[in-house]
Amino acid sequence: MQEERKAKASVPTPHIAALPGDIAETVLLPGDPLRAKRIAESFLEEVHSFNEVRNMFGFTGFYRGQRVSVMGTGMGCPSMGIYAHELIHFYGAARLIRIGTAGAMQESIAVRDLVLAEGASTNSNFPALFELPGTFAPLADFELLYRAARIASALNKRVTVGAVLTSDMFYGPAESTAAVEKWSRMGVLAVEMETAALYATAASLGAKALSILTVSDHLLTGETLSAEEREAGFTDMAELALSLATEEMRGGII
Ligand SMILES: O=P(O)(O)O[C@H]1O[C@H](CO)[C@@H](O)[C@H]1O
Ligand SMILES: O=c1cc[nH]c(=O)[nH]1
Repeated sequence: MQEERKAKASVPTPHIAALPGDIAETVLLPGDPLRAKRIAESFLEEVHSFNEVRNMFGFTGFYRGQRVSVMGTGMGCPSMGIYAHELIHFYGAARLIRIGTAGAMQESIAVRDLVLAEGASTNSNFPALFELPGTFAPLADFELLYRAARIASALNKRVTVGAVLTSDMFYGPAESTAAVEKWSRMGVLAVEMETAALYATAASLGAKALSILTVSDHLLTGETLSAEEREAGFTDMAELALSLATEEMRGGII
């Protein structure tokens, strides 16, 4: 019954007020809706707002002549799961690019660096809820990942590609020194809270996804970014994501 109700739902959805055609095929997804607003104001032309439900702001505009949307997702897997599902299933989003912050877990990574999440280990039960007969490995779309790495290096940004941890806990045992050391020893680069849900949802609905993360703090050294430094990091990340979005849509070859 619940399944049927959801299958019959149409736009606007319970969480997004946009009408059909309001949202571009490529959507940038910061966790913070105010970051979505700042990116729309700073980088996009001919911007229109398509969502204010729950203050989860969403905007569509043009970047270098290509139509792009940007919308907040909130924090954590359930919130990401709702927005990613509705954007893909009801609004036809084909490429979802998360732009978020993360805490570094390797000495080789510094605050302000960019991390491209090739895959996301997780302590969340979210991927298990797809009821697969095994353990799903949440992975980035290879083409988005490869292109993002090439663009980052062409833009001279410090970037590392690899595994991240998607954690359901920001405070508590899952983020303790002991837990961080264990993930670090397995080569995990950084921790955040949404990528596994994004990759699993995109895979389940046939869309492409990538997480681009700015390191906002370092879990081994205790270093954190000031508000101004965070802002600069977001600018780097937004430029990379927008360049990736427009190159993808022009259909360049790998
Ligand atoms: O900066 P965002 O995209 O919100 O990402 C990170 O920051 C939040 C925690 O402060 C979590 O959402 C985590 O994933
Ligand atoms: O989820 C997050 C984001 C930034 N830093 C952390 O430690 N965790």
